[in-house]
Order: sequence, then C-alpha cells, then structure tokens
Amino acid sequence: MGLSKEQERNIVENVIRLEDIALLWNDNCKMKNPERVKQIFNEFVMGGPDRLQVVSDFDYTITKQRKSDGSPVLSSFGILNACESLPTKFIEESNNLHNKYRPIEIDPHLPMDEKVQCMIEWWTKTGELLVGFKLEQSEIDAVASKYKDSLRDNSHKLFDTLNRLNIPVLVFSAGLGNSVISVLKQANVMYPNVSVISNFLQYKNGLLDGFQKPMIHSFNKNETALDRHKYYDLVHNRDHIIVMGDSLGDADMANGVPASSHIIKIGFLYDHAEESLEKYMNTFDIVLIDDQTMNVPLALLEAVEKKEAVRNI
Ligand SMILES: Nc1nc2c(ncn2[C@@H]2O[C@H](COP(=O)(O)O)[C@@H](O)[C@H]2O)c(=O)[nH]1
Ligand SMILES: [Mg+2]
Repeated sequence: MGLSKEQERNIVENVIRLEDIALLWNDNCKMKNPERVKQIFNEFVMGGPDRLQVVSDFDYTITKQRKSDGSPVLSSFGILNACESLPTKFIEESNNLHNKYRPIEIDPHLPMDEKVQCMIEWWTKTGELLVGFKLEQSEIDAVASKYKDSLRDNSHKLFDTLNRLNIPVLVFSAGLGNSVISVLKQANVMYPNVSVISNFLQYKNGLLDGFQKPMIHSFNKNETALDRHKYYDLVHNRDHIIVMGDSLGDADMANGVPASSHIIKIGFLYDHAEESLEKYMNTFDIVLIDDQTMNVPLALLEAVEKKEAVRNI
C-alpha cells in the first residue's frame, strides 16, 4: 500500500496530486468535490503531523459494519447486553427501548429537535435501567474479547502510524465506553495518544448506578460537548482534522473547532448505500461504500509522514 517512487518525488516537490492515491479513485470511493479534498489534503501534508488530530466514531467506524463471513459485529451497547449476569428485566426493557428509539434515530424525515429529545429519553431511560445490580468489568471484557478482531482491516497499522506521529486520536462514541475501551485495549491499539469520550457506567457501593455525566447521544457528538474537558486543551490548536464516522450525526464531531480549521470528513457507508449515497456525499468529503478497511485514512497519513520524513532530511 506504499507510495511509488514517482509519488514520493511528487511529495518532495510539494506536489500532492489526488490521483496519486489510487484508493480514492476506486468505484466504491465517492467525492462530491475532489478539488476541495485535494486543497485540504495539501494543507495537511504541508502542515505536518503536529497540526493534525483524528476524531473517530467507534461503533461501525473503528469496528467493521460486516465481518468477512457475514456475521454481525456487536455494538458497544450490544456487548453490554450480551453479558449473562444482566437481569432478564433489564434485557427485555433495553430491547424495548432499542425497538422504540432506533427507528426514530435513523428516520430521515423527523425534525432534528424531535430526534434529539427522543435520544435524550433513550439514553436517560437506559441509564435508569442500569441501577441496583452488579456487573463486573471482567464480564464486559470477556464478551469484548470476541470482537477485538472486528476492527477494520489495517486498523493496527493506522493506530501504529498515529501513535508514531504522536497525533491525538479522539474516539467519540455515543455507545458504552466500558465496551469501547475494552475492545481497543484487547486489540492492542489503546495507545497513549488515544482518548475515549463516551458513556461510562457509574457505580455506587459496588452496584451499578446509571451512567457518568455528561450524556453523549447520537446527536451531541461534537467538540462543544467537550467544553472544559481536558481533551480540548490537548487539541484545540490542532487545526487539521480527520473526522471518521458511519452515521450522518458523526460528521459534526469536530463542530466547535475554530472556523479556520481544515477538516476532511470520511464517511463509511454500508446500509441502504444507494438511497443514502447523496446525503452522505453532501455530508462527508470522502464516502467509502462497503469498505471494511482503514486504507484511505492510512493513505492520507502516509503522505503526511513521507513529507515529514523529507522535511527532516
Ligand atoms: N443496543 C443498544 N444500542 C444503543 C443503545 N443506546 C444507544 N444505542 C446505539 O448505540 C449507537 C452508538 O453510537 P456511536 O456514536 O458509537 O456510533 C447509537 O447509534 C444507538 O443506535 C442501547 O441501549 N442499546
Ligand atoms: Mg457508529
């Protein structure tokens, strides 16, 4: 997947041609405005790793949307729900909530303010169900271990590169942070430059006591939700941002950063690809259709790293 000699020469001569990244010209890669992507990509390469940060969703972005054998990948909440010691009442009521609110979450016609209110209800009610019984982290870890190999292909290479270049990675998930961290740790990609902001279980006297605050739901995943969060101090001057997500709400995860920032938004599209493509192309700069790899973000980073290496000769 490395760059050719000609590509490396182009980088040395500060010439970054989008055509040099063949992946971006595959049939399953769509860009509404290639010229805009090229311009921002050149900013990234010329700006170097010190100005870069990555903000990524977890469920079905870092994890695959489908496994090669077609079997499903559990979401971070799905990993929780698979824990056998959970009371039957919790599972039943949690499933009822999922059946009621998931269709609202993905409804393309409902007004956003109505959807936000419903998501607040969903996460609040789920938190209220998670009260008064034991659940050890080790049980979540045991289920999560079955999904440590469900990261997108080349995720390890991507995280290794980000760690080597000391580029901060924010994994921003409206899912369950206890599962997210467990999968990342067991997949050996929970490097020091990786932070996770999500919903974490709260305990009181050894028993579950809902979620820690603040609530992160599908539609408040943006950097304003990071107000006064220590992560914000780490990245607020990194104005080159790669955003990665699988749902439309993920595209706003970098909202709240200075207007002068340059952002490339990568959208991983899988479900209802044909009917959703136009909306995804209007929302993300690069749309990858049924691409279960991290090859495109990795290619962007490889160009940054090559240029940095030349700069340091
Ligand atoms: N199975 C359940 N799924 C849930 C629940 N509450 C939310 N969700 C889903 O999780 C994703 C997490 O979002 P992401 O930011 O990690 O992509 C969200 O889209 C909901 O559909 C739940 O209680 N059970
Ligand atoms: Mg997701």
